[in-house]
Amino acid sequence: MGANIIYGKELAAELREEMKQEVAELKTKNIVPGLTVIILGEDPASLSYVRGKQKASEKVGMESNLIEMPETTSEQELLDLIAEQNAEESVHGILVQLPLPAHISEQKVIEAIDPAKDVDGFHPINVGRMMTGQDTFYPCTPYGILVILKKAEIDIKGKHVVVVGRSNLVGKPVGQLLLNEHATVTYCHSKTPDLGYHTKQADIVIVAAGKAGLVTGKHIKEGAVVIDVGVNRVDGKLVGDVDFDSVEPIASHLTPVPKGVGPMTITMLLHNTIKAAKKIYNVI
Ligand SMILES: Nc1nc2c(c(=O)[nH]1)N[C@@H](CN(C=O)c1ccc(C(=O)N[C@@H](CCC(=O)O)C(=O)O)cc1)CN2
Repeated sequence: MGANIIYGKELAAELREEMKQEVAELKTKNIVPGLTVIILGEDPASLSYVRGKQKASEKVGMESNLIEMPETTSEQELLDLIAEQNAEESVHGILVQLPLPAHISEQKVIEAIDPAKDVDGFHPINVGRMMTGQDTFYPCTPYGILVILKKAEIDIKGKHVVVVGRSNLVGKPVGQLLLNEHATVTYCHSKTPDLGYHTKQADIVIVAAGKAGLVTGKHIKEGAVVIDVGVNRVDGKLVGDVDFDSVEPIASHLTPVPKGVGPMTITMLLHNTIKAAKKIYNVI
């Protein structure tokens, strides 16, 4: 029969409509959620993501401030800019687009952001809160995956989730969020021998490895849910880490690339920014 294709893009549009209403209500209380996005350099994909973030935040009625800096910006200049934004009252969320140029320590930059404004959920305080099951800012892509699974009414509790990939941005936090939902979580990565041995046992497979077509039909159990987080350009075409054509007849649910998980990343950033503003004004 073939998999149910889950379009995160449609869910993202629905959620953004709801956020528009929420921002309008906050405005009646003189609260305007404000987001600062900082980017260094001119990588075309990163520029397109940050412009997408700015456009999406303005569309829901938030204040948005995009700061574009040269690739040669020093670490200290960036840390000073973050300190200014930490102190700026109208700014409730701060995000530094990753990856950063090699001469800058990403960890130092992440730790410079006020945890109360860390709408990416990357600060160790927020990561620690997530790990201990507390309410906090969750990283946007993993959070988007959790929302996709919940909206599609996919059971998580007691299910075996195999995460392929162990990045701080996606792999590690998505496993943690699903563990918090009582899943049994296995992590696989580039040094895992026999990837298929593990993925074949999974009820839910989340692939965030950055390798086009890594997971194929032969890696998947009949009826499994497959979430593709890959964003790879092959011959100018955007493709995921999952070989769609061979997985689609086997999986029960499958997210496509594009229009699957990707659009939820920016949507959850908007959610986190609204949450940050509400927390600062104590309206949560
Ligand atoms: N500070 C951060 N940096 C990065 C993050 C992040 O969450 N915070 N994530 C990624 C990139 N990213 C957002 O920044 C992102 C990636 C993909 C999409 C998306 O909507 N993808 C579309 C396709 C877009 C295209 O055509 O290229 C899709 O999958 O349909 C949004 C945001 C790294 N850096």
